[in-house]
Amino acid sequence: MDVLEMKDPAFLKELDDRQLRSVAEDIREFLISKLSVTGGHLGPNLGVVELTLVLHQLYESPKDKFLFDVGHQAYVHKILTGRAGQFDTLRQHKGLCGFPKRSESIHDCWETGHSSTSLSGAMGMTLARDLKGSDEHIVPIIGDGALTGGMALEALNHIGHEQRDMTVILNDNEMSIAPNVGALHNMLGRMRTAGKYTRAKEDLEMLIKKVPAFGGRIAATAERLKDSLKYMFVSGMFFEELGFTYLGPVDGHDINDLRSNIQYAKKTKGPVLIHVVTKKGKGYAPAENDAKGTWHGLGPYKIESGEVVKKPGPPSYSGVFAETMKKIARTDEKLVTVTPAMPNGSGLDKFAQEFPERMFDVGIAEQHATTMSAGLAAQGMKPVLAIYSTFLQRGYDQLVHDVCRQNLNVAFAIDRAGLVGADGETHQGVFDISYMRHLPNMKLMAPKDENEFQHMLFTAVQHEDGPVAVRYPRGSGIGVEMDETLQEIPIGQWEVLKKGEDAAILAFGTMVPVAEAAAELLAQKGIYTEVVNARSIKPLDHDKLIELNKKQKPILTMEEHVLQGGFGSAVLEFYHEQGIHSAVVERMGIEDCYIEHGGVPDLLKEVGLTDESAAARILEMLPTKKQRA
Ligand SMILES: Cc1ncc(C[n+]2csc(CCOP(=O)(O)OP(=O)(O)O)c2C)c(N)n1
Ligand SMILES: CC(=O)[C@@H](O)[C@H](O)COP(=O)(O)O
Ligand SMILES: [Mg+2]
Repeated sequence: MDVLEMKDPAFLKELDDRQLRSVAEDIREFLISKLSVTGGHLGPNLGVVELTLVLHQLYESPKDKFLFDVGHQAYVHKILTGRAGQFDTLRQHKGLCGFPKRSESIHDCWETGHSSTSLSGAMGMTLARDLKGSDEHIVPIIGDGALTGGMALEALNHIGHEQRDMTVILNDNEMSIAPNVGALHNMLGRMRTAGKYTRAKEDLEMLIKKVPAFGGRIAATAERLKDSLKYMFVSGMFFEELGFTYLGPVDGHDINDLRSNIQYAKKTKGPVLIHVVTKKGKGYAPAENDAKGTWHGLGPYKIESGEVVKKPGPPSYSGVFAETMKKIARTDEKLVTVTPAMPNGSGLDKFAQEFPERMFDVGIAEQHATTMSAGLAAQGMKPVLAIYSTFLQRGYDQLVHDVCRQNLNVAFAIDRAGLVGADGETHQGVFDISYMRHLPNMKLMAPKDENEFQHMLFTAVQHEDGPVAVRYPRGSGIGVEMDETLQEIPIGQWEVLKKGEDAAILAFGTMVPVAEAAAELLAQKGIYTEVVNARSIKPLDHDKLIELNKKQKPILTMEEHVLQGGFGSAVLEFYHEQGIHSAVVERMGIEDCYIEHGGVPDLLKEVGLTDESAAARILEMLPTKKQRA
């Protein structure tokens, strides 16, 4: 069937299993072909083709609500709901979003991107349904990785308590991005191999019904026998103990098995959890045999060979991070690294090749990762928490309460800081300056390039007076010579890259090359602009700010971050606190809005963080006579 014809999922109700299997094949072929050009989350989506088909066949979306946890596995759902024709624009500027998007379709009832939110959202929708007296089904679909997120466990606890009708689909493919980790993962492994519990429970219930209850004694014994059966068949009936009816393990690629269990769940009162076992990357050998997690989310690839198209160029920041950690660890046995489920993306998988005993992947558990790092520091270790800017938002209270307040020596390697591009709104790392710089004891820096980055990391690890955060972008450096020996950078001291009498640009991190290019444009007009690598946001370089003001230079700050509470705000606050009201300061950054998906250059242009716009801003700030010169 031509996937482009799939406008409304209702068509699935007319299909028999053979036809459904044929549709599944067509969808797999479409995904493999389209994503070989656009890139995207191929592995997760190939794993949920049959599951998504049967869900849409048995439920009535959009009346019934599907909440896809993380949402990176919602491409099949998008195909079935009329968006196959947009896949050439997947994750591109103004194109199809890689996650559920309410503005895209009435079938997208819940937006995700960050992990482990589906169960809480579903509980809210369930309470609303019951309070309104409506009768829609609420169906969160959560992966085994997302289940390790603390929020998911908070929600399970409440859902089990409320005992309201809800069907949770646990999509267990044994993988997070990398192989999944943790005791929950091990428990699911035991459940996967324990065989069918559902039928044994039904057979026993049938038997109990047949046996005449002599005063209820036999029935009570049989009831206890049924309960002990659970433990015999399935180790640690975690979900049943939480008040769920547990169904599974179900073969997530067997349409019949899926259908019979989902139909059973629809008839069952109270919360049901269907443990669906799938294979990530199903139907495409390179993705199916992907032990590392390469095919979780990737760029373009060659279909025949499975070769991922790599762009040559400077080392990635994550790569420099890994190499620097190894360099330090070789002479500092106190260095230990932590990642919340992002070993590949952070580069710590490479660190672990040399120091397996000093890399801890805690699963999707940013709060735990942050406070555990505090615990490590409290006992004299030097923890480096590698965490994406957007995901550290999950650990804000732990940052305040456990790290900063106790002034513990935790180094935060804040990766994907700034615009990340294809992952869009939920992943842009554009709030971390605002949520960190106001915390007492916090220090915050960003490098102008990959060489300064390695020195900054070294500085953060060497620092012995509280937490230090180094924020750096997704992707590659700018291609500079890398020093052999690591050296400390004076925290709070900026670096003048270019002198100029007419104005000054204070650039932070990735904005430094943009500021230098703007200064070049202005020089062509006879305007000479000082360019400062404002590499430390907290503390600011107070002497430099005082000096700039004495020279009465108009100052433009530039940051790949929201303006509210960002670097520019810090400069304004400084002058105000010093009683200096003569400073002419303008700020360039991201306005008060969320930035959607797209290529970073397109997004930078959209938010006006370019050399031309910086040059234009400086021109506007100059006294008129200078402008006319
Ligand atoms: C709070 C948060 N931390 C980390 C991530 C990065 N991340 C995206 S998908 C994923 C793994 C999800 O595993 P699972 O839920 O099992 O889904 P699968 O890809 O296996 O289908 C992770 C860690 C995220 N999206 N949100
Ligand atoms: C869906 C999700 O959150 C992750 O897969 C994320 O997309 C990884 O981001 P990077 O590709 O920047 O590592
Ligand atoms: Mg998984």
